[in-house]
Amino acid sequence: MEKLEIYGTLGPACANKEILKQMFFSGMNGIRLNLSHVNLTDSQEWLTILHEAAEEANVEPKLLIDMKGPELRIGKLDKPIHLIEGGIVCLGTEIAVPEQVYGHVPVGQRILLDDGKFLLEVQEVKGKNIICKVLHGGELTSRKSLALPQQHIQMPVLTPSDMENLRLAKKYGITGIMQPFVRNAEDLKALKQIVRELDAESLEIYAKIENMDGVRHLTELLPYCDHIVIARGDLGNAMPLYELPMVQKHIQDICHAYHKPYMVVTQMLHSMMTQPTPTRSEVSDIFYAVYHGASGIMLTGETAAGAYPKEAMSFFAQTARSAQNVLKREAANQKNQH
Ligand SMILES: Nc1ncnc2c1ncn2[C@@H]1O[C@H](COP(=O)(O)OP(=O)(O)O)[C@@H](O)[C@H]1O
Ligand SMILES: C=C(OP(=O)(O)O)C(=O)O
Repeated sequence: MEKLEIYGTLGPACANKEILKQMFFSGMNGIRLNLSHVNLTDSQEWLTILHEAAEEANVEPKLLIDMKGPELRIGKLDKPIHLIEGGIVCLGTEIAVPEQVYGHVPVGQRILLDDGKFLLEVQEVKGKNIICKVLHGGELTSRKSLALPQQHIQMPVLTPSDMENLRLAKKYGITGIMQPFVRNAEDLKALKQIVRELDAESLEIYAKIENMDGVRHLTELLPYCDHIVIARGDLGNAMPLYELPMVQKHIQDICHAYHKPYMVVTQMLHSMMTQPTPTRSEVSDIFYAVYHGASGIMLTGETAAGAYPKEAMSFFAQTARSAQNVLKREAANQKNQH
């Protein structure tokens, strides 16, 4: 059995040597840094703590950088904005949005923020003002994802800051790249070309499947990456949510058929953002991801910004181990029968 990769996401909630050490002791053997929120140079202190914690826990972790890539996000907010259901919010002025959004926001267009947690509907566009009605509200914080269902926006594979981060990757001990919104083989060929030019070819490539283009072109893009990531946060925005498990299964089936390692990620212990114990359905999700053959699993907000990063990692790794034990038992039984 291949070694299971168990990742946490580095963020303010766990950027502490003792917490990270506990997470490594629990079974974490990889960490992801989301460069949509920081650059490598800003993260120097966190990475030093991370390397020290890993050494003290005697773990040699994989260290992945998640690029900005072609992902759309709102800008930095000075303070959280409370979006009131039925109220009006102006994108482009109150909340900064990427320039590419203009031209893709007809009246009636739905806009999903923060992996679909918030839902807006465009009422009118006046110059730079995209006036929206809030359908699902709540407390919105900086740099959350923005999705425009049914709209196709051409974006470059990497941003200038991604290139700068890639240039520094080796110096910071990075082992792999998570490339967001991979749409087809061309995206990965372009990424590989840039990686070659920046002398960063030793980095493993994790292709995040986050929209239906990526799902449709999966078999053709497999040869150009080392791992597939079923990035359910954004992927869930691309379909009615009840179809997400079916699409996850479809991706898994293709990865199994082509012997491509794949990771299952996002909201695996979402309730532990605020609670010290998970729900029954969350532990089942983790168990079956591992039992069905995932090569890796990853916590995102739970360790980056949640209230219980240590406890979340402990539940995560223990549940994964219980699935691995069943797999070992089944393999041993099968061997005995032959
Ligand atoms: N390096 C970081 N610095 C500050 N905040 C971070 C960092 N990484 C993650 N976060 C916070 O944790 C949240 C969840 O992390 P993640 O799942 O990686 O982000 P997102 O859902 O925005 O893609 C982020 O939205 C952000 O508020
Ligand atoms: C992990 C994911 O990516 P991000 O954190 O960039 O939304 C996801 O969409 O599932």
